[in-house]
Amino acid sequence: MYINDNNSLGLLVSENKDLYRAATNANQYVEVLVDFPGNSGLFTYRIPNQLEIKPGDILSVPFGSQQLGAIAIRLSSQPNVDIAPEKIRAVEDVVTSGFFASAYWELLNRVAAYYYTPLIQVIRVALPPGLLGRSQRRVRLIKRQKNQSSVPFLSPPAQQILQLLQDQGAGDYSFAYLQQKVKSTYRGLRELLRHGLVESYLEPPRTTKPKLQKAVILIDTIDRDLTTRQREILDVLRRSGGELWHSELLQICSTSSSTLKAMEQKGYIAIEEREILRKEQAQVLDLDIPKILNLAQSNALATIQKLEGFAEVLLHGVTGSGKTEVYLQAIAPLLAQGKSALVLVPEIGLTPQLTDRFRARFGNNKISVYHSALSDGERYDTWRQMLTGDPQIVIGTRSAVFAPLPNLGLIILDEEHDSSFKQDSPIPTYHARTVAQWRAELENCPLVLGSATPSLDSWVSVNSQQSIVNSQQSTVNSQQSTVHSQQEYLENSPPSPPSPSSPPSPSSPPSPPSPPIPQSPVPSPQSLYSPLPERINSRPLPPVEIVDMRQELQQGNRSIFSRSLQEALQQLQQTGQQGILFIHRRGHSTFVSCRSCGYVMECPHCDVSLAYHQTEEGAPQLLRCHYCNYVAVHPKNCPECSSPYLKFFGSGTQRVAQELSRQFPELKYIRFDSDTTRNKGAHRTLLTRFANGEANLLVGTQMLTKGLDLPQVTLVGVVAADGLLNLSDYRASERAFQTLTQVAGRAGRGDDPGRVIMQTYTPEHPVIEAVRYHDYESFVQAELEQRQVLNYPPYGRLILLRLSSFDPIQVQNTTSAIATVLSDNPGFEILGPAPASVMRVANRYRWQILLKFAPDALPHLPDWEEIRLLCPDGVNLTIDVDPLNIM
Ligand SMILES: Nc1ncnc2c1ncn2[C@@H]1O[C@H](COP(=O)(O)OP(=O)(O)OP(=O)(O)O)[C@@H](O)[C@H]1O
Ligand SMILES: [Zn+2]
Ligand SMILES: [Zn+2]
Repeated sequence: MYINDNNSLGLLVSENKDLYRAATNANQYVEVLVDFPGNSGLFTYRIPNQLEIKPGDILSVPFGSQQLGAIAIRLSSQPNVDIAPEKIRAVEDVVTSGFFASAYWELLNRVAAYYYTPLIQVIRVALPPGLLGRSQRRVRLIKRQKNQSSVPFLSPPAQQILQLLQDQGAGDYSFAYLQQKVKSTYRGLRELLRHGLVESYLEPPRTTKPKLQKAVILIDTIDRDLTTRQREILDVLRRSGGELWHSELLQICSTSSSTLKAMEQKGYIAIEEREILRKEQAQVLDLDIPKILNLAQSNALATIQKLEGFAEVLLHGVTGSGKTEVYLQAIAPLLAQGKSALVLVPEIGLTPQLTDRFRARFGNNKISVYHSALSDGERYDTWRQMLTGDPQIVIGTRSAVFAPLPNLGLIILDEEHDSSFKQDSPIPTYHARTVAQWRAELENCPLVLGSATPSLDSWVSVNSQQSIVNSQQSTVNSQQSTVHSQQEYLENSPPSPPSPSSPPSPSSPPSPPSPPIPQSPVPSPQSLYSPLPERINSRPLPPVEIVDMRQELQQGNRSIFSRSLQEALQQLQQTGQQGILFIHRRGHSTFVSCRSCGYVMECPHCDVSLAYHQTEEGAPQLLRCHYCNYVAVHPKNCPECSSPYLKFFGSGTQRVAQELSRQFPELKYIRFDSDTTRNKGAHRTLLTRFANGEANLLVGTQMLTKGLDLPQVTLVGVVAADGLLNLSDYRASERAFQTLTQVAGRAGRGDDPGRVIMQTYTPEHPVIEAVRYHDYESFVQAELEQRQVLNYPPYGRLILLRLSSFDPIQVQNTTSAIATVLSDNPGFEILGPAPASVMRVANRYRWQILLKFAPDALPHLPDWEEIRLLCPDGVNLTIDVDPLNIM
């Protein structure tokens, strides 16, 4: 995708003809995706003689009574529809040519095929919101040509258009307007385009208008008729590199707009509206210089830098081992080579700290942050900043895997084990790691997966290529792993997904393309293992003390804090040190029930209990549904028996916070959870306050576990590890191990040693044991054995069909019907149909079917379009490929 629009208003696309197979004359038809809500199918259009169309072009096509944006998918010599060729409508025009670079286009196609998602839905994830949908085609004068002396001979329509544009101040009209005013607009426009007098572009979505500012550009320095004053101004402009903001120049030269205007009229300067890109504003940080790497870090860096082209490196570094420093140093030389890097992180919560580190190293203007919490305008501008092709670093959450960076030199997935890289809904239900693997392959660049607790998938993926590497002795050996040649890889790599078939016509109802059988998600590239087995400065990992809460109770301690944790908290207060208190999940199990009759307050729309919420003492007591966000005021009396003993149970963040206030009134704490970090910038503010020592304790949920680097934290407390252990899902242990290890890893990262106190009712649980001894490998080995026996990922593959409907009977019947049809297909195991663990959410009843099969022996999967046909209107079917969240 190469867009050179540094100083233009919209998306102006330079043609890059080599990217696509040139259209041959035999191809008289094109199948297109139309950006129109609810239309995900392909439509066939005729290609008028004068147009040359290539896949990936953005077109404008007639659709009903409208003109819509569309994307050319593929060309054909035969109309793929059952209607008379003369009835097939013609493409109106090519709006932008070569919009998608071929590797990028292929990536989108692969995602669509693998996740059984219509291509247009994938395109919607990749493009900033509403780019196509609300875009409008416009035409404008090319400014520099304004004063051109030799105007070529033009036909009357071309002259008329030119005249209209020249008469209008900005020289810019919508195509629709020109069409109303001038006959044979197409012909005239094409002529003007050919002579380079005008350009055609897509107007940005209305909500995301570029922000403009006037700039002054030096055109001519040869003094013809300048006054002394004007001469001075010209000199200032020249010394500033020939360009300054209008306001700056006025200020520097203490001059007036009219002076500049006069100079513009004499042809010495041009005054233009320039776009200023809206980017997340960041404070200026002190520049940070590269640290001297320790041996393991140097080895890791060498491993990455030795790579040429596509390869995968698993950077397995214990918490606090300095992975980020390796990323920074791996990226630095790339920027110098004019390449860009993509850094994917799980959640916004940890981005401020990470982006600060990158900004401090590389400077603000090299870094863009891209995530869904940006405003549409910021998202749009950041996206365009990427398209400039300037070497840069994009840091973002999962959807940033589609960041349209040309010339990508490296992709990094930090905390690669984190399940927020997977999208559960809406479709495509992609995993950013899988997409990153494809992207690295297609762009031929390395992919670094970093984690202290690698996902079993990544672990198995590197180890399947080399004998299990023993992290104790492999610091140096790791680079000698099996190296597969690029050629060998290419021969083994899955064929690229063919373009979609089953084309509907503009008149017939479209059906989404039926993709081929998916290939195994993980290609087998050159996979390398690079361990960082020690913390920086050989600091020890913190000792983990396990407290058996059953014994606490037996010995008369009814507090949610064990005596050990109470002492430690007391100590914090005395020594002024800092700690983190981890609670599993916001408001988890803080249900409200009647102590007289046992009645439980439930959400009227979902089959879950309501959670108790009170933001501060004295604030209204609310009950909230965590599924649909239903809110009710806490009733005084039980709705069932009118008893006044309607109280909440459990240990959510609030409960813990209130208990802290009660037991340790002096202890200052900051709550860090999704209730307190809802506002933009809240993460940063709270963390800064904590880092500045405004509180002793940071109390929060999952958000705390990810990549926080606070050297002054010496204590980590886990209030109840059990909530994590007892989830009914095959990945529960893996997730629990990862979360607990990560949270423990926040302690003792600075000069003072750390300690971890983990409270649980099941101290004998193997996960607790593994966390206690920081023993990743034994845990993984035991866990993998179980997965293998049961044929769960990473050994088997899963596809989850999620069905939902307002009608409980209909969805259940549909699910059974689908299961029956599926059972005719040999080669996979069917689990279910079963109701989802929370059966009703926002009044929709949810059922599911899980398909399990061996990845090496791909079964003949059903034709999903036929399966979809089994769903009556009110039943929604989502196909979740490689689901992580099965409950
Ligand atoms: N070579 C080095 N010399 C000195 N300090 C270093 C070096 N490398 C990293 N550090 C510092 O060590 C600390 C921990 O590093 P970092 O946060 O990168 O670890 P990490 O492996 O990403 O940890 P986690 O996985 O727990 O988030 C940081 O404060 C970092 O600045
Ligand atoms: Zn009651
Ligand atoms: Zn609800």
